[in-house]
Amino acid sequence: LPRPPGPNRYPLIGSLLTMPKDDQWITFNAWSQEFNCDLIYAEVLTDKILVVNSYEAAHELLGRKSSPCASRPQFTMLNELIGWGWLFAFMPNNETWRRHRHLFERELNASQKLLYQPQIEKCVPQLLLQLLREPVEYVSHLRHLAGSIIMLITYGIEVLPEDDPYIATSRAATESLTITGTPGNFMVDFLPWLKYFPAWVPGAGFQARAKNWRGHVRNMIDLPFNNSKREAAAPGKGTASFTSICLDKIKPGDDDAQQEEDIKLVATTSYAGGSDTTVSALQTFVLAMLLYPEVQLKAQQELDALLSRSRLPNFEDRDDLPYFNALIKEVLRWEPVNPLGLPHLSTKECTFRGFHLPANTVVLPNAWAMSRDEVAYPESRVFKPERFLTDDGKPNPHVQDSSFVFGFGPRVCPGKHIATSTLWLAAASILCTMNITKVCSADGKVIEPSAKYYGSIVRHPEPFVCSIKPRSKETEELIYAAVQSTDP
Ligand code: HEM
Repeated sequence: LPRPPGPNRYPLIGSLLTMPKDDQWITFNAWSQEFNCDLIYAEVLTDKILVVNSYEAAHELLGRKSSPCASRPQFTMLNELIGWGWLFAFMPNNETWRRHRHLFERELNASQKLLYQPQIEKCVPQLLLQLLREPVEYVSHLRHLAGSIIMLITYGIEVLPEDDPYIATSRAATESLTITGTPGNFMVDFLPWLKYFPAWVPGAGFQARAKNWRGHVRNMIDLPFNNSKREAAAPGKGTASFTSICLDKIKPGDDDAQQEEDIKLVATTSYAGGSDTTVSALQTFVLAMLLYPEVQLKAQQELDALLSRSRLPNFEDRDDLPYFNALIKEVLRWEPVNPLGLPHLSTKECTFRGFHLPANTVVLPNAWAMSRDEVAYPESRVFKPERFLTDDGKPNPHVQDSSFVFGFGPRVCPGKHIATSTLWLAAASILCTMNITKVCSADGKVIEPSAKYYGSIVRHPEPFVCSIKPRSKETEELIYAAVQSTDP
C-alpha cells in the first residue's frame, strides 16, 4: 500500500528543505487541501512524520484505546539531557507511564471535583483583586492564577502573591519546554550522537544550557514535594492535596520509596502540563473579549440575569449559563493552545484508510486545521459562541465541540477538567465584575491588538494592551467581599 501524500522527498534528507520552519500547522493544512487528503506524510532525515488534519481521521486513528499510536517520540535534548523524560507526558507507552497516568486519573478525574473546584474558587478572587490594582500587568496575574491553582491542588501550598519561589523555579524549568519543544532549535535532536560531545567542544553549547535547565527541573520536582510532605506529616496541618492524599494511600510494606517517587513525579507533571496551557487559554479569552465587545456584552447580560450583580458566579451556576458555556468552548476552538497537540508515536506498522504507516512514525494531530474546518465551523476565523447553540439558545448537540484541543485516546489530556474549570470560573468572574476594552494612544487613536500568536508547542497571543476596569462601584465591592471571604 502507498504512504499518504506529502511534499517531495530526496535521498538522505527526505523533505528537509520543504518543511516549514514557522507556523507549520498552516502549511500542513494547505498541503492537505492541495493533495485533497486529510493525511500528510513526510520524511525528514531519519524521522517519519504523519500529520492528521481532520477531527474524523484523528479520532479514528488515535482515539481508540488500542490505538497503535499511543506512544511518544523521544527528543534527546528534552527527555535525556534536560531530564523531562521523567514526566509521564513525555514517556513512551510503557509500564511507568501507565502507573503514573493511573495515579493522576485516580485522584484528579472529573468526579473528584472536591479536590480542585474549591481550590479554584479560592484563587480566583485574588486574580480579580490583582486586576483591580494593577490591570496593566494582567498577563502576570493570569500566570499567577494558573500557577497558584495547580500548586494548591497538587501540593496544598498557598503561593505568595508576588515573587513566589516555587512559581519562579517552575517557570525557570518550564521555560525549557517552550524552547526545546520548537522543532529545529537543537541539532542534537536530529543527530543524537552529538549528546556525547562535552560542553567545551565548539558547537556543544547545548550541553551547558541543558545542565542549567536540569538543575531547575530537579528543584521543581523536589522542593514543593518535600515541603508538602512535611506539612502533610504534621498532625492537623496542611490542606488536602493530590500529594497528601496519595501519600496517605501508600500501603505499608509495599515499595514505599518507589511509590513516593511516583507521586513526586506525577505532581510535577501537573505543573508542567497545566500552567502555561491554561495561561494561553485565558489570554485568548481576554483577546476575544477585546475584539468582540458584542459577545462580551451578551455574556455579561446572561450573567447579570442570573446573579443580579449581587454575587460572583460559582460552579453550581454552570448549567444556567448556556451562552457563556458556548463562549468558553469558542475560546478553546478559536485559537487552539497546542496547534499540533503533543506528538504521538506509532509503535507498530499499520494500515489506515488504505495507506501504509510504518512503525516509529511521529503522528501530529493538527488541532489548528480541525479548528478551521469550514464544514464543522462555518466562518471559522470569526469568534462566534452562537455556533455551539441552537436558534433558541440551547447547547446544539449536532455541533462538534472543541474537546479535540485536549488530544485523543489513551493520551488525551487528563487535566482537561481542571483546565476548563479554571478557565470557566476565571472568565465568568472577570466578565461579572470588569469590562475589557481597547485603549487609546496619546494622540487619541484606538490601539488595535495584532491578534497574532507566537510559540509552537504552546502558543500565546503577541502582547497587547487593554483596559480592564470594574463595571461599577458595586462590582468592585463584590471583589473585596469575595477576597475577604476566601482569605479573612
Ligand atoms: C487549556 C489548557 C490545556 C490544554 C489546551 C491542554 C492540552 C493538552 C494536549 C493537547 C495534550 C496531549 C494529548 C494527546 O497527546 O493526545 C495534553 C496532555 C497532557 N496534559 Fe493537558 N492541556 C491543558 C491543561 C492541562 C492541565 C491543567 C493539566 C494538569 C493539571 C494538564 C496535564 C496534562 C498531562 C499530564 C498530559 C500528558 C498526558 C499523557 O501523555 O498521558 N493539562 N494536554
